[in-house]
Order: sequence, then structure tokens, then C-alpha cells
Amino acid sequence: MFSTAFLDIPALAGASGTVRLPGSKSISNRVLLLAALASGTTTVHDLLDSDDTRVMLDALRALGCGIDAAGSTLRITGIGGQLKPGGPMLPLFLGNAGTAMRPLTAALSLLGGEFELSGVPRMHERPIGDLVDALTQLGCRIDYLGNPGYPPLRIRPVDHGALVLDAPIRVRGDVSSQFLTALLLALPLAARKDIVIEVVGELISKPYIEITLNLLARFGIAVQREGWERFTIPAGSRYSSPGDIHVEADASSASYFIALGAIATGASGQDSIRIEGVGADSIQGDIRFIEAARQMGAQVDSGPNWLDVRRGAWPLKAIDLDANHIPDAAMTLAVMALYADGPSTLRNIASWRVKETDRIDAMANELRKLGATVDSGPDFIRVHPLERPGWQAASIRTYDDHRVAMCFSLAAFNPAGLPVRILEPHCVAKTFPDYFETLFSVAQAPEVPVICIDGPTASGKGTLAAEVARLLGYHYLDSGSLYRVTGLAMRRAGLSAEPQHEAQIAALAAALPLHFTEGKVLLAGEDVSDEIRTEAAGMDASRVSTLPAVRAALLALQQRFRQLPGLVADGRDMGTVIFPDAALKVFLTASAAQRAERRHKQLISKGISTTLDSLRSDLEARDARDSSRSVAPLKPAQDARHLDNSQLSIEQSIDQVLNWWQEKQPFKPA
Ligand SMILES: Nc1ncnc2c1ncn2[C@@H]1O[C@H](COP(=O)(O)OP(=O)(O)O)[C@@H](O)[C@H]1O
Ligand SMILES: Nc1ccn([C@@H]2O[C@H](COP(=O)(O)OP(=O)(O)O)[C@@H](O)[C@H]2O)c(=O)n1
Repeated sequence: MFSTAFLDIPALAGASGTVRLPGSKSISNRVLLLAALASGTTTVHDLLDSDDTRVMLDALRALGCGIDAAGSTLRITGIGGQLKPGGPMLPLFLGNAGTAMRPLTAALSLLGGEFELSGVPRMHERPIGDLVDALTQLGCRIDYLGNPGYPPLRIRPVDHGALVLDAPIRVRGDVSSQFLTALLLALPLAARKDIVIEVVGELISKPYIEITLNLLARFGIAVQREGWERFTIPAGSRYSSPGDIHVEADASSASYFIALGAIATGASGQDSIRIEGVGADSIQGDIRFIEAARQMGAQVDSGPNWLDVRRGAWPLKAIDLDANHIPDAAMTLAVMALYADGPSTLRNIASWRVKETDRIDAMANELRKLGATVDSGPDFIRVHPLERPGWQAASIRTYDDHRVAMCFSLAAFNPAGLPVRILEPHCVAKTFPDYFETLFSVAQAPEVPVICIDGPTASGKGTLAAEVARLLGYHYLDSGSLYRVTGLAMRRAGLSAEPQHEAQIAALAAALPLHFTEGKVLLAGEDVSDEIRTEAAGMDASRVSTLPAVRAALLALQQRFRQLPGLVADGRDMGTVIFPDAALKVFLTASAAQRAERRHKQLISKGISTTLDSLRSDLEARDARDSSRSVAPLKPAQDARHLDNSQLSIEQSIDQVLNWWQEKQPFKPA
């Protein structure tokens, strides 16, 4: 996941390959609650691991469920429809997870304990009054702790004998279908008699109710349905665990990759995007996004649990769609509309206004920043396509809304070749923590940005480069470590850095079984991070690095680090030889005295004993060798910016490089 303040997605030109998507949020949280209410143990496969499911799991653990996770499989032992009596009041914090807040409100009102349910400030602006009203009709005791009609809530125990089950429970269906879902999931707890639910108003998002009914059936509860107005939970209904249950991949998450397939062509001009984990026969309503994508021109094939999408019509065909049945996935259409042959209109989407943010306003604002003309009203949005000269580079605000972040990544395919900046990209953690990594695994960029930091030993290149990479969410290449590992491999093979061994050492370098994980350097699985940091290893590295065949052998390996979304590389010849087209080159220096002192401190702190004098003479010897060798000598690239950090702190150096980088970006401030 990207935990950076922003993520710059370079202009993308194509995409092809296979993606596996995380489990559906809607299915995951319903399955968790049903498994928690059932007796016995349910093994849940391919559960989504995200903020919303974590919030739900924390709540269920607090209620006394046994939860045991191993990889993407989770075993959950339910409470059999009953809480342990006499527990203390339980405060439950539910973040911004509507799929936890609504059903838990209903279930906890009927379980008999005392609870306080709260969330982030936005959760306290998301209406829940219609659900509370329905539960109150039944005799449940729920108080508002803040504004009436909104969380936070206090729930008090109620005697099941006192519940009013004779009259139908009336619930509004036209604000959020989650209220009806919540009742359907929870009311079997009280089904001494048949319980009838009547929906008031036109029910929105019906496909989500289908998921609810489908999963209730998997847990042994056969709800009877008359149209979309009346639902009966039969007397004596009891949750029974199905034993094992598989969670489909999230169809709403699939929408971004279906759109990707429709917009992008592969490197060869004909490859497709294959999506695994969900097929066209999914029980999730958002799978009908496929129909809308086809209408816009996508070619979609499907089989059991897979989809295959490629570009059909281009430009895409504009659509005019009642998107009430796919409210979440329809946001993706609003960005696809930028690539269409005329204005596209999405209607009947008033529910967008009460989601993670007001999504109609959010989409309209951010699409306008890209240069688009957008009209919107209480329940619709109309997006005009963008011609090549109209596109603008924009910093996209994401409003703590995962879907805004994900769908705007598709703007990186703009024909103007502009990058897109996504602010607060970590909001995707709500449903798809690795969204951007997954996108980057199939996307191709004509130019992956590189920042090079070259300079003499102990000038602070590694420190600076690693931190700049972390702040930008870029990959990091410590090219010196490759020469250090080659030096080590040379020693272990009984060779020395002489011309007669050059070919053998180069062969070792070309096939180094090298891995970088969590700041460690592994050689054939062995952690050599400390061994390569000694001054002796530095000297060996300096010697092997003078051998032209070794440098040639390491060239391709280094260039393979240039991957989306970008790279920061440090060394001696990053800007001159390895990445001559880098967008920013920094030549970092500091006085020899300063560098010797820094290295001294660094080694002493690692418990490696050395003297300042020997370090200084080693360092000068290395400077001389690095600068005078015939291949790729240490020297500033012609277009490098010089930074002497003798008098600068680490933070000041980082700020300077980030400022130079920002100057090169086309983004206006957010
Ligand atoms: N601007 C700076 N001011 C003071 N110390 C620094 C500065 N930059 C780096 N250092 C320290 O100098 C030491 C050497 O830095 P390092 O990044 O390993 O250098 P290089 O990769 O160029 O050999 C480290 O202990 C680091 O914390
Ligand atoms: N791109 C690079 C990186 C390192 N090297 C060599 O590899 C040695 C070790 O690199 P390093 O970056 O780990 O060294 P320090 O700067 O930390 O001393 C250097 O002394 C250079 O001679 C190189 O030739 N080219």
C-alpha cells in the first residue's frame, strides 16, 4: 500500500496481463456477521483484508467470537445467536465502515447487551435514522448520542418477549439499501414468529439485497420475498454455518480493471486484461458494470470466475444510463466518459451523495480539474469528453473515498501524456489496499520517472535517496550494494579484482542470486547486509567496479529497477551511464573531512571499530579510483544539479531534492 502524502502516476500508454482482485467487501462483511451469529466454526476463504473488514473483525472479537486467521483464510467461531450475559457496556469504534455500522446496529439491538457505536466524523454524518426507526417500532432501545438520525448510538438490552413482532416492520428503501440488509441479517435472531418487513418507497440498489438473501440462504435462512416490497423471515429461522464459504473477488474493484481493458491496449496492440476471482455470473450487483462497459465499447469475455477485457470501440461510445443498480461501479464510468465520443449521463444516483463523501460533488470537482466540462444535479452527473489539448495535469483530492482514488488513476491514460497526482492514496485501504500496485503490475508507461543521486562515498547518497524514495512511494536502487555483493561473491569464489579474473567475476555478477527485502540484502537467501557494509567490502567493491565487464554485467540488472511508479537510484554513474534520460540528476558532495567523520560515526554506531585517519585515507583512495577509472568514472552528469551538503542537515538535503523534483512537475497545488 502507498502511505505517502500523494502518488504521482506517470502518463500510462498501455496495459495487459492478469490481475487477481481482493475479496468483495459486501460479501466479506455479511459473511463475517452471519458466521459470528451462527453456531459452530465457519472457514472463510479469500476474505477481503481491508479497513472495513478489520473494523468488523475487531467488533466481532469484542463480542466474544473466536477468530483465527491464516493467510487469506479465516476461521470464525460464532456465538450461536447469543451473547454471554452480564457483560459490561462495550464501546465499538467502526471507522467509516457503513457495512459494519448498519448491520451491527440491528444485530446488537437484538442480542441483548449494552453497546456504544461510533465512527470517524464522516460516519457521524451518514444517516441511520430510518434503520433506528424500524428497530424502535419493534421495541429495540437505541439512543442518539450526537445528532438525531446519525451515529454515534447507544444501544440498550431488550427482552425478546417484549418485541412487537405482529405488525410488519416498515423500513425506508429509498435512501440506502443497507437498512433493509441490516434488518434481514439481524431479524432471524428474534424469529419466534414469522417476521414481516415492508419496504417504504422505491427500493434502491436491489442487487445488494440479492447478495444479502443469497448469503442468508447459505447460512440456512430462507427469506420469502414478494416483489421488492415485502420480505418474511420464517418463524424458527436459525443461522447454521455452511462450514466453508468462498468470497468472490470484489465486482466493484473489478470495474477499474474492466475499464482499463476497455481504455488501454497492450504493448503489442492487442493484449487484454484478465481478471481472476470473479466472473459474469457473480452474485454481486456491480458485475452488471460489464453491461455498461460493453455499451461503451469494451469487449468482455467471461468464464467460471474470470473475465477477459479488451478494447473494442475507440473512442469509447458515450452513454446515458440509469445507474441506480450499480451505484459504486458507476463512478468508474464517469472517468471512462472522458474518453468517449460525446457527453455521457449517469442518472438516478442520488445515493452517491450519502456515501463516503458527496460523490457527485467530488467527481464533478475533480473531473473539472482535469479540464472536463461537467454538469450535475441532485441525482445525476453529465461528463463531457476531453480532447487532447483540453487535458490538464491535476492533483486529485480523494475525500477519504477509496473509489475516487481508484477511478481517477484511469485518467493517466490521457492522450496528452500528462501524469496524474492522487492525494492521500492510502484511502484505497478501505477495500483494495494494493490497488495501485496491482494497476502498476499490468500498466506500461512510456517513461517511468527516475531521480539519480550520484556522488563520492559517505556524502549521504544512500540516506537521501532512500528517504526521497519513501516520501514519493518510488522504488529505491542502492547500486553500490550490487558492487559490494559482487565483491563479496568474488572473495568467496577465491578470486581477486585483477584483469585475469575479470570474465569470471563478470559471470558471477550477471547471475547474482540477489534479493532485496525489508532493507536487507540477501545473497542466495543469506542475509549479507552487514557483511557488505564493512570498509574492506567497500574497498573490494571499489576494485571490482573498475572492471568494465563487471559494469556491463550489472547494467541490465540496474535498469530493471526502473518500474512504476518511479525510481530513486544512488551510486556513481546513475545519471551518466545507467539512466542518462533521468528527469532529475543530483550530484551530492561534502568535504572529505565531513564525509570521513560521518562514516566514522556510522561505523562506530554499528559496532565496527575503525579510526578517523584510516577512514579518511581509504575514502580518498576510493575517490581517486572512482574518479579516474576508464569506464563510468565518478563525475557529475552535464545536466546534474550540484548539492554540497557539508553544512546541511539530512532534512535540508531531502527538502532541497524534493523542491527540485516538484519544480519539474506540471501539477498546480491542490
Ligand atoms: N546531510 C547530512 N548531514 C549529516 N550527516 C549526514 C548527512 N547525510 C548523510 N549523513 C550521514 O552520513 C552517513 C553516510 O551516509 P550514507 O547515506 O551512507 O552515504 P553514501 O551512501 O553516500 O555512502 C550516514 O550515517 C548518514 O546518516
Ligand atoms: N553506481 C555505482 C555504485 C557504486 N560503485 C562502486 O561501488 C563502491 C561501493 O558503493 P557504495 O555506494 O555502497 O559506497 P559508499 O558510497 O557507501 O562508500 C563504490 O566505492 C564505487 O566504487 C560504482 O562504481 N558505481
